[in-house]
Amino acid sequence: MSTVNCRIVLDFERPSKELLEKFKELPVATLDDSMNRMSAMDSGIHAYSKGKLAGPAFTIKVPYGDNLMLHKSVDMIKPGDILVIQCENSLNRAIFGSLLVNNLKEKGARGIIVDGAIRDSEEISQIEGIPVYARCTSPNGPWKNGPGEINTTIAVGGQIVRPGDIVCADQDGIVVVPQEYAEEIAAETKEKEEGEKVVLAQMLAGKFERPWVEQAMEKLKVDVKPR
Ligand SMILES: O=C([O-])CC(=O)C(=O)O
Ligand SMILES: [Mg+2]
Repeated sequence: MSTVNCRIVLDFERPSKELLEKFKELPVATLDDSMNRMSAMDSGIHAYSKGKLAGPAFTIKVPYGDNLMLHKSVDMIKPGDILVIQCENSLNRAIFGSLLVNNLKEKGARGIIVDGAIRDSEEISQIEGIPVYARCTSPNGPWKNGPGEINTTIAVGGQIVRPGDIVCADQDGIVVVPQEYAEEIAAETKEKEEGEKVVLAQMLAGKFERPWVEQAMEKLKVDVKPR
């Protein structure tokens, strides 16, 4: 049998602290603008606890309702990592609960994103400093049989995630920033944010204009009637 879906990569290159720092305050919506508005994970994956996320992806792939590889990851992660888990959209069996969240927090994990269910959600929502994003809850607990993968390329919520890609999440949702474009995307997003501040100031001063709207009307040949 091949080792496909049954393999572990022990370590990977993480973005520098300086680079990660640039993402801490950037809104996820503007980051997505800098990636041509196509890098958001499926909106069905939503926050179960408060807090913004920006950190390197530690990737895990598990079968439906199984968390053996997640347990294996506990002693492999580095402080600041965000665990991103592909689990075959396990909606009727939780992949983890509050015990694992506490354990991962103690090891330095900065957040967890899973394409399926969690349990102990009320407790999880009270654990500070480790935001959890999931699709839903289920009281059914996970099996621990494997197989799975650690630190390989995965697909979560319609996005490709590779170990070390920068995952950013806030109240709007989650985006994945490919590590090799991260500097460029952070700079572009900061510039867009400055631009939005100028637009807002113009709006509040009643000086904002939208010439492009009339241009679009003309192009569409919109039938405009006086009454
Ligand atoms: O018991 C389990 O396997 C999962 C769970 O609820 C926890 O991590 O708290
Ligand atoms: Mg539990």
